[in-house]
Amino acid sequence: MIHMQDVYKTYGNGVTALNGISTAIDKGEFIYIVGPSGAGKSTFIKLIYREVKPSAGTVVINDTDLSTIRRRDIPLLRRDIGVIFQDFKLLPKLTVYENIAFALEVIEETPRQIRNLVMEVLNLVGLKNKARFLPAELSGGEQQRVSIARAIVNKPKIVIADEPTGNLDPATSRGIMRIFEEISDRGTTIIMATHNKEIVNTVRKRVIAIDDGLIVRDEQRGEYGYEA
Ligand SMILES: Nc1ncnc2c1ncn2[C@@H]1O[C@H](COP(=O)(O)OP(=O)(O)OP(=O)(O)O)[C@@H](O)[C@H]1O
Repeated sequence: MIHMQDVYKTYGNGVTALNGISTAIDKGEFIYIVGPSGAGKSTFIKLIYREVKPSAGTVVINDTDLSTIRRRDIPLLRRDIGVIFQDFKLLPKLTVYENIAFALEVIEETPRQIRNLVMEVLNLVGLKNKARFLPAELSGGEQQRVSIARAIVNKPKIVIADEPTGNLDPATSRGIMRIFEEISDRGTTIIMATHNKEIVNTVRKRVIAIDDGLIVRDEQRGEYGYEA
């Protein structure tokens, strides 16, 4: 479902973030991307939803070649990809419900479908009773659960998370991981960049380690392998 072949990324300032990466990720896999700060993890993640364009090489997502994708086709690609960030990126003036519904309204669902889908994901992340709250009225863990709900409400085939537990304490992080596991159990492909050694070493999954722009390790049920 995701293929990268000899992918390089050099940013405008001359920094080379990825130095020839090849990998394949199948439908339904759950993958951690680990590595030191500045190794290229976020760049790897951003290639998948075409936030950055490769300087060379090919990135193919669900049979779409991102090197040649037309600009107007990028929104279509992104409908199949839910993205979750460390800092949640919720809209502060919208309620929990509205933050999630907003993601659906752009694809023109009916009001009844919107209500059903939003309540379904709020139920999954355990926040049905906070639908009318504003983001600022929630804890960090709750805000992250809203951002997960928003990312999955369109039932994307791929969920990408860049350091989703980076701002959360260990107990809250474990709760967030249980939600990711539920999403994974439904067959969704999950790719998560993380510095969370405890989680990688306890909730065992495939680990792709990136160092200095290269894949230096790729193991099923792998370990974190760095000092956190
Ligand atoms: N937009 C950008 N413009 C220029 N250089 C960038 C840009 N984004 C990242 N870089 C550089 O590319 C390299 C890889 O960055 P990247 O964010 O992919 O690393 P990372 O592994 O995600 O790091 P961290 O764990 O600290 O988030 C770094 O040297 C960084 O400074």
